[in-house]
Amino acid sequence: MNLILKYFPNLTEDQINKFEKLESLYQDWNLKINVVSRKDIDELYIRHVLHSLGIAKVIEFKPGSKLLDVGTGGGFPGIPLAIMFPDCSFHLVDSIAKKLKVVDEVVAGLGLTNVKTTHSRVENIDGKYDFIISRAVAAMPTFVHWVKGKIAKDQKHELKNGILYLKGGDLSEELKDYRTTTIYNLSDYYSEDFYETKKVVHLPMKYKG
Ligand SMILES: C[S@@+](CC[C@H](N)C(=O)[O-])C[C@H]1O[C@@H](n2cnc3c(N)ncnc32)[C@H](O)[C@@H]1O
Repeated sequence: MNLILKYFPNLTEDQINKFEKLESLYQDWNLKINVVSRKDIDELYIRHVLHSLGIAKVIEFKPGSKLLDVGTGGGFPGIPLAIMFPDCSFHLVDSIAKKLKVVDEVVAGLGLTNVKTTHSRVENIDGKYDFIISRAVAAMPTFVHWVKGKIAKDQKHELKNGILYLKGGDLSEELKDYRTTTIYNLSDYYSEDFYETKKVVHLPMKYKG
């Protein structure tokens, strides 16, 4: 928890309580339904919570923003970001039902009222969102194809609406067709070795009515 406060020192008491409670909720649920590997559960804050919050380092979502977390798995990056931005609404989607069972239990355990979950492939989700957030789900061309019709008209973020994707490694080949992309190195924000190669890819996308 100190790790979260090191990088986000202005959390409210409610946010601190929720981030603290996360660990025991995941530890308990992970014994019943394995959604996070053993090593990762021991390093939950570094590998999952802080990583998810990397998106909060590069953009501040305005109150009222709608976000879609595609392939949320055990709830990343959606749950940490829902704690960080309590005035935004988060829709967490995954094609595997048992993972969402854990997400639902964690959401209930934390009393998060700004999160809903849907068991579905994202291709079958309707609706418009200010941002699509995601980590480790598909190669960028496939991902863009899935979500390009789901971006809302930008009224709050000065044309930044679009995709925020957490990825590692060399992305030059995969992103060569997306000229408007900005890549943020998380090593510029976090000093832990884990973040040496980790990045946030921001791909603004135009609203399609
Ligand atoms: C490697 S896991 C990543 C989970 C989580 N985002 C994380 O970083 O911990 C990929 C997840 O994407 C989900 N997924 C893959 N394709 C999907 C699709 N078309 N629609 C919804 N979920 C999908 C899988 O079920 C899986 O839970």
